[in-house]
Amino acid sequence: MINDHRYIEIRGVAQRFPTAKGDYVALRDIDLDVARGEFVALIGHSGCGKSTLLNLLAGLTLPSAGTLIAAGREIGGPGPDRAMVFQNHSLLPWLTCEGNIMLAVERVFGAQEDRAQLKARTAAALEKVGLSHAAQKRPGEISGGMKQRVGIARALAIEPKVLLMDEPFGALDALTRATLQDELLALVAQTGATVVMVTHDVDEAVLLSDKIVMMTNGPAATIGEVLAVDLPRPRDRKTLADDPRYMQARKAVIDFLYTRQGTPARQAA
Ligand SMILES: Nc1ncnc2c1ncn2[C@@H]1O[C@H](COP(=O)(O)OP(=O)(O)OP(=O)(O)O)[C@@H](O)[C@H]1O
Repeated sequence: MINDHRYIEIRGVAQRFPTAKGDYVALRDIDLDVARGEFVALIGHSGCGKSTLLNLLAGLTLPSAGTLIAAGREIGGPGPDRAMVFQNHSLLPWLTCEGNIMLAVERVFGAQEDRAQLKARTAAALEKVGLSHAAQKRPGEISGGMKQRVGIARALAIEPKVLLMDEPFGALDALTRATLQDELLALVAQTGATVVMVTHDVDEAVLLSDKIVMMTNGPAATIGEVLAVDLPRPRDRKTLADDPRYMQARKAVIDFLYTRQGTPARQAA
């Protein structure tokens, strides 16, 4: 049965990787619930295991211990109920924007829909991210921001229950990044998607999230604290900049990251 309050349920998850020097414990004792329609940011210092946790949710890897459940089913591998957006867009360079999205759409809906329906889904996804005009262009012919938009369109086109994003805007300049954050806010409001997003950016986490999951430093990283971001939606970055609740949330994350966790380098010293 699907529980909306525990749409994603992570229980007692640990992840170890075999290395030449023995097992490396990347994650331990991860317990987390994500409600349906919730936007969760994972934040923490480099190497603390954010991508490792996202890969577990994507089903790209399986945990060494514990269980992960999404929409009532244990995650045992990748599936169309969960779509991933990567930092480096991961588009196929020889296909057009339309072709890249169509490939994913065909894989998920190809068995039950005809070509016209698949094309209509692809066109709708491109339109959602404002890229109808670039449908016939190849990734090498468009900007970094546009490539990330295509990646987001491709993920949304398969109508996933859960959208997983691994630093989707990390490689973009500040202005493009802000534009894409605003677009993502609007898309998430429109689709009611459940999102788990890895980010290094405190402002991005506060602007977008309902909940910020702050991770301790590795090795054997775990969840240090979960901050509920109590800001009304729709959110507008200009108004929020002066909102004391925004400042407070921002300060809480910065305190966690830089005072309580320090930097990994400083801890090691
Ligand atoms: N396949 C693997 N084999 C061995 N160690 C691994 C493997 N994958 C990840 N690790 C280690 O696990 C730890 C967590 O890695 P992960 O990529 O999840 O961190 P992260 O928080 O996403 O880092 P960043 O913010 O720099 O992207 C790191 O120390 C990394 O070296």
